[in-house]
Amino acid sequence: MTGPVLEAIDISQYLGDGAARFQALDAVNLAIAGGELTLLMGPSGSGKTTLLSILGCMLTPSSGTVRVNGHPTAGLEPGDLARLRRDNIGFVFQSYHLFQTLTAIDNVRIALDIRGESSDRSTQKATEVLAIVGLAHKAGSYPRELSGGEQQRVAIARAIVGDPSVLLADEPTAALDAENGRAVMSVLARIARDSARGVLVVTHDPRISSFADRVVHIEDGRIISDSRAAGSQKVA
Ligand SMILES: Nc1ncnc2c1ncn2[C@@H]1O[C@H](COP(=O)(O)OP(=O)(O)OP(=O)(O)O)[C@@H](O)[C@H]1O
Repeated sequence: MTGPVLEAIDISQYLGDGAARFQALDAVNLAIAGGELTLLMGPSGSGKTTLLSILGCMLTPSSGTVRVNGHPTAGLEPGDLARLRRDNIGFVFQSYHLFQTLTAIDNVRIALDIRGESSDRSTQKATEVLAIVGLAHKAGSYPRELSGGEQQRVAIARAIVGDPSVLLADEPTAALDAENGRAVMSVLARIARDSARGVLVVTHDPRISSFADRVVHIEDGRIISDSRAAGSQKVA
């Protein structure tokens, strides 16, 4: 059995200075396994985004260790940290951050073009991941021609086209209606199960907990529960 794809070990985080100094995370331990969709839930201000930023190597913790595919991040030069992040971690945000002037396939391809992949290879891989998110037939559509849920699925395709071992999603369904939210969660759950990737989704949305293999609750910067979903929803 392989180890976790992403680990937070004894992470504490202080934000702000002086009288505004605030402990956002308090000795948090979380290991994300490949092949699973984990939900991170908790009230506003509980530390979810702070933890996601630390796991995504975008924020350096005040103390503790992050391991990406077993590699500790502490002490890495910025360039090495950026490479580790780029090669291992995909990001999905609440707003899709698509280029409005590019088609769906070009929005996906761009993630490979900037890594220097050949044009043919980029097109082939982008076509494959658009099929995974169920949008092969929309490859030539511009974002304005797509629903919010379809745009989010293009953003997911872009996040996985570089074949990361873990996908981090911050409130990916917050801007979507129930049906589109379910379609996005179904795609994320399938990506976790079919590809042995770890998927971590930060959400407020209790409607989507049925898609999870595991639900972690955080409050006041501490993990207060961590449970396996008994009957997580089957994905198409
Ligand atoms: N720069 C900062 N200085 C001081 N406190 C901060 C700073 N940034 C965030 N915080 C505080 O840290 C806490 C955790 O914030 P975080 O954004 O991680 O919470 P969250 O659970 O993601 O909230 P939400 O669900 O509202 O997005 C909050 O109480 C927030 O006010």
